[in-house]
Amino acid sequence: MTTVIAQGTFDLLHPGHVHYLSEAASMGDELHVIVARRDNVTHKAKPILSDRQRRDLVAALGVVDEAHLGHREDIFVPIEEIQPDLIVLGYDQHHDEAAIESALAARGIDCGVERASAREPRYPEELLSTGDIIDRILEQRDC
Ligand SMILES: Cc1cc2nc3c(=O)[nH]c(=O)nc-3n(C[C@H](O)[C@H](O)[C@H](O)COP(=O)(O)O)c2cc1C
Ligand SMILES: Nc1ncnc2c1ncn2[C@@H]1O[C@H](COP(=O)(O)OP(=O)(O)OP(=O)(O)O)[C@@H](O)[C@H]1O
Repeated sequence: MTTVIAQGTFDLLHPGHVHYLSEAASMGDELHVIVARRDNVTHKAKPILSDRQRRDLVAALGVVDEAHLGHREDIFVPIEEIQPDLIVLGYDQHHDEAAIESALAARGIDCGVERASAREPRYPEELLSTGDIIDRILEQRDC
């Protein structure tokens, strides 16, 4: 039984999210997703949807076994609880693989770290980024 963890903000779900989670699910038998808390999203604009709504939507996807809201202070607490075999980082996530590997080793967690692939648009109007969806909304509503 291989347990895999994926993580992210997942605001306004789009096909790029589905691609990442499907790929992460294909790397093991059970996929757990950690949904970042709003307060911990500091490297870009805060999510529009609440923590609970983002978690519930991710949990409703067929490839996801369990979706968890992340820990408020220490991102390694859910990992210690879930005890995954593999953490799959998104293709553009700012987290550094080597830094995560050494933090896991320091806590005695035996877990691999891999990076997922990117999904490119399949047709010109396909939007594969939450930021791009928000820009489109602002543009089309003349905000
Ligand atoms: C291994 C790992 C574990 C994480 N665990 C948590 C967590 O427990 N709580 C949380 O709020 N965010 C957690 N995050 C999310 C990050 O803190 C960050 O907010 C996240 O990468 C969201 O940005 P993104 O959607 O651009 O990837 C985790 C990220 C990684 C890589
Ligand atoms: N087009 C895509 N192809 C593959 N993975 C994606 C794609 N878009 C997002 N992801 C992955 O989904 C996870 C969550 O992404 P996130 O919530 O940051 O969405 P986003 O659309 O990239 O947001 P933003 O536009 O605000 O940067 C990340 O691991 C990210 O790499």
